Amino acid sequence: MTGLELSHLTVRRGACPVVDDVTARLSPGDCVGLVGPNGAGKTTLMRAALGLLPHKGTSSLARLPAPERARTAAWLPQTREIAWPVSVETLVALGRTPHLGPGQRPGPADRAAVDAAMARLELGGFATRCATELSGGEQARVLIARALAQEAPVLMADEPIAGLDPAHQFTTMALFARLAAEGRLVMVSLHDLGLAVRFCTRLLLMHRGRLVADGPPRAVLSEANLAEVFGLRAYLAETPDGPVFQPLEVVR
Ligand SMILES: Nc1ncnc2c1ncn2[C@@H]1O[C@H](COP(=O)(O)OP(=O)(O)OP(=O)(O)O)[C@@H](O)[C@H]1O
Repeated sequence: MTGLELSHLTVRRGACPVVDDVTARLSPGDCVGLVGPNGAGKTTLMRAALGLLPHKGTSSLARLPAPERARTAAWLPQTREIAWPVSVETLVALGRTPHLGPGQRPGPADRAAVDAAMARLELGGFATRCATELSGGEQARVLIARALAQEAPVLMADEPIAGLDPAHQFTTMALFARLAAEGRLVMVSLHDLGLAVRFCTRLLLMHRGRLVADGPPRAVLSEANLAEVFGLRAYLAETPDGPVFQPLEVVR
């Protein structure tokens, strides 16, 4: 089973470390929420972990040869750019590229993976629509489907629910939690701490490039961490409907 091991991962921009000596071992089955204020280093950490940025220290993913890495990790970047006016189905099928040899055409297994990914994102009715003509939130769901079609054991997503309507934010996080429960490692950065505490099995809290807390969501979102890192006082309680989180005031 594939996890992710980061050891003393450090990324410098000029003299300044924007990811500073991060060590963590993430396992299959974990739905890891990467949280922290704007500029904390979340995107930089994920890109370095994927081997997309020069770094010091090590990442087990970054060390893989590129073709193997593409079959191991699916990456949903924050910028959702769809470059060509292709159909939704065609775009989602691009997720199968790492599984195809040179010149090889997609087969029944590829077709099944594409159909399953589209069904999971409720995109059945969009198959023949032009991807560039969809709304921003619809495009986000198409790109998530492309990542799922890749059927990689590791899924890393940078703010995948930003810009989605509340119901789709909820269903997308529920889907990520299910994918993790099925045995994948899911790592997702997000600013919605309510959805993070509800759906993530573990939170990594970043502040000024450093990993300042790592553990169960309720423990990481302690009163002290919320005040120190986010400058917030918040209501966080277990209810019969699950955990509920609501910021109450800014305390800095
Ligand atoms: N190409 C770059 N050159 C210089 N500094 C950069 C570059 N990219 C990011 N940074 C800086 O690195 C720091 C971390 O940025 P990063 O995008 O990783 O933060 P983040 O936690 O993902 O933030 P957000 O929640 O706003 O997306 C920020 O201070 C940012 O300004």
